Amino acid sequence: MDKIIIEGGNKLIGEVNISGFKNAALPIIIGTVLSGDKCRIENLPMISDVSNLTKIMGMLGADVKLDRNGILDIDTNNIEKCVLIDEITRKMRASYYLLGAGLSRFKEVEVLYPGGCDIGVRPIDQHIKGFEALGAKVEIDHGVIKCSAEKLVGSKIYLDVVSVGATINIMMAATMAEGTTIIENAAKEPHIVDVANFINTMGGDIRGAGTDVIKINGVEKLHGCNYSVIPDQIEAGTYMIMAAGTKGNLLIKNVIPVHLEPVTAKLREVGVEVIEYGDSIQIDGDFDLKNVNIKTLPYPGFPTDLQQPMTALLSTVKGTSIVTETVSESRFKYIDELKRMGADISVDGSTAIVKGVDKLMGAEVRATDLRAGAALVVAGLMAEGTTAIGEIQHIERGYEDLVFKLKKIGANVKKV
Ligand SMILES: CC(=O)N[C@H]1[C@@H](OP(=O)(O)OP(=O)(O)OC[C@H]2O[C@@H](n3ccc(=O)[nH]c3=O)[C@H](O)[C@@H]2O)O[C@H](CO)[C@@H](O)[C@@H]1O
Ligand SMILES: C=C(OP(=O)(O)O)C(=O)O
Repeated sequence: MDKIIIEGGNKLIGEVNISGFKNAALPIIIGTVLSGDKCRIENLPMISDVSNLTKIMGMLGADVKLDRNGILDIDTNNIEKCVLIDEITRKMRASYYLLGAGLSRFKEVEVLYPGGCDIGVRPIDQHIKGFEALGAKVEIDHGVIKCSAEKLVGSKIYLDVVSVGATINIMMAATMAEGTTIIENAAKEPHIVDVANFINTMGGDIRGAGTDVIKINGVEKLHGCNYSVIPDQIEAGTYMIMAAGTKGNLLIKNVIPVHLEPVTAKLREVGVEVIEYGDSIQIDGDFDLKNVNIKTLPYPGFPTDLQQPMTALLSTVKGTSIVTETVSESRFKYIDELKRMGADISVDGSTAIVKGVDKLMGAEVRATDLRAGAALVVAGLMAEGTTAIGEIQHIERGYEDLVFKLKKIGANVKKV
């Protein structure tokens, strides 16, 4: 089994380039189904979720060519139906977007219940509520989700919880429905806007993405397009935290600073210097850091996907920090791994009480999920001695060339 080995203690210094955003790239790749035409998608991250999804698109019948620079040429004209009962769809969460896209184009879709990070129950009741409101029939049978409709008709849908996945899936399903669909209490994450912009570039008519009310006017047909995915604010935030944790000085390039504001604000509160430029951010972490409290919230709140790396950083900050997780049901499993490295953290329900220790010590640990892996990398970079992180397939779902990028900025790290 592959491992990442880190000799801690080196400051991260230099420049790092941020890749395209996994959580925008995946629905956009699936969204090409809507066009039934040729699309070129650029700035895709070279991560296992993208390579697996390209395989899935090929299995459905699309012509796909993904080059090493993150450019995908895809023609979905040859897809005849959106039915795929194969374990490969369980390697990621985002395969559930086949439901919205398949329903919209073929009025019929069958896929397995999705996989993704083990961070709680992760229900899809809001996706189903949306599909049903548009006129679809939805059945779940032995882990297979089947949706079908005679026709889809626009409707008003109020989401009971703010859900990124349900917002995007309903947007996709409504794109070619008859009439207008309104999603209320929609998620506002930057990738919602990116997916809406992509669908509009294909001829869709979606308004209000980025606010909590999204209006989708159904169109008859979409066409192919060229589109470039936004940068990954979670990857960028992870490097910001790593630079802070190693007291480094890092220029993080190819980012949209406004997407990072919740992270920038929190790091400034911790005592890190953050300078925002047009499309890059400079981090100087060579200061005494202060304890802070964190509460995860839907965008523009502090992102749940950075709760784990941020908690790793706080584990060596003097004083007590309180971390409250309100988005994911169960996202503290990695804390037992941090404790193996000497962290003093106790968990009470959705709250972690982090008492800063003087230093972490390298240890043998395992990534329990994607961002748990990122948290352990942060911890390993800060720790004294050697950290060996196992189960790195989780990390490879979401971080392009992590070891290569880290080496270039001074980390003593290798994959074995
Ligand atoms: C591929 C992708 O984009 N993954 C992201 C997406 O996951 P995902 O789309 O699964 O997350 P959601 O935004 O849907 O989930 C937010 C909360 O709503 C709940 N919920 C969700 C749907 C539903 O039908 N019913 C329900 O109760 C979930 O259990 C969770 O507590 O957003 C999460 C929250 O920002 C991120 O952590 C993930 O990185
Ligand atoms: C939870 C995450 O991913 P996914 O939803 O793809 O499992 C994540 O990116 O942190």
